[in-house]
Amino acid sequence: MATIVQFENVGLRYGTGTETLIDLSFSLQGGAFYFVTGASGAGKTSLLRLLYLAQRPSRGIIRLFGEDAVVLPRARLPGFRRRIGVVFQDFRLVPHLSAADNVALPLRVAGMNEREVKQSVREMLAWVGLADWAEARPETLSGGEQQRVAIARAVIARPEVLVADEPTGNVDPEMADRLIHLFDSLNRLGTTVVVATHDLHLLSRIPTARMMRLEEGRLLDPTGSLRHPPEGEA
Ligand SMILES: Nc1ncnc2c1ncn2[C@@H]1O[C@H](COP(=O)(O)OP(=O)(O)OP(=O)(O)O)[C@@H](O)[C@H]1O
Repeated sequence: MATIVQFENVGLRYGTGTETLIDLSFSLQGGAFYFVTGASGAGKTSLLRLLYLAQRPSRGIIRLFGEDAVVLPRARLPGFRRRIGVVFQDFRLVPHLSAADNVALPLRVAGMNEREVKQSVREMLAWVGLADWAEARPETLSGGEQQRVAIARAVIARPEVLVADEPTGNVDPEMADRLIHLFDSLNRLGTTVVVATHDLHLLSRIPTARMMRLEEGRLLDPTGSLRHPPEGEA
């Protein structure tokens, strides 16, 4: 597996307060599945925001897909962001667009022709089990359905990495299992998946996942495996 993300002594401070993230050094291997865990306030969301380039660190080095992401010129950010799909706890669908039009957004932004957009959206909605809900507005869908639309939107442009922040926080346990199954299927197709969660039950659903445990802004990595991937995987 290739290293696709590398953090070296990364720190993040909001305003003039103390550091929220402290000395993060780790690498993520392409094709692996990671869980980010830790108590509320430990810094999970902040870490993910650095990963999907919504936030720049206060110090340290972040390399993404082999390039220095901290000094990346603004003009190149959209190109990088397209390689990373993001899913949020609160779905963040566009309320006045149908499920199909929400899922189509990344392809339309990328300028794909309408015939291909429609075909891809149809396949994607079928994959998440919502083939019959293409024309539904988000407000008419349950939380689990909205999250499946959001997942379809996040992955329709085939990102290399999928980042999900508490994706099961607003759905019932049965739906949480279904969602994690979708992430697992994507991962098996080669997408690197990073899921932040409080839900310890989810962790057992992906036995091969690697754990990134945050405690008060520091990453616990007692075996060093996040810094130095197991032999043969570097
Ligand atoms: N934009 C911000 N400005 C100032 N402080 C912030 C900001 N975002 C987060 N923080 C602070 O940083 C710390 C870590 O927050 P973060 O949301 O990253 O943790 P978390 O582990 O995701 O928590 P939760 O599980 O409750 O979502 C908290 O003390 C929070 O108040």
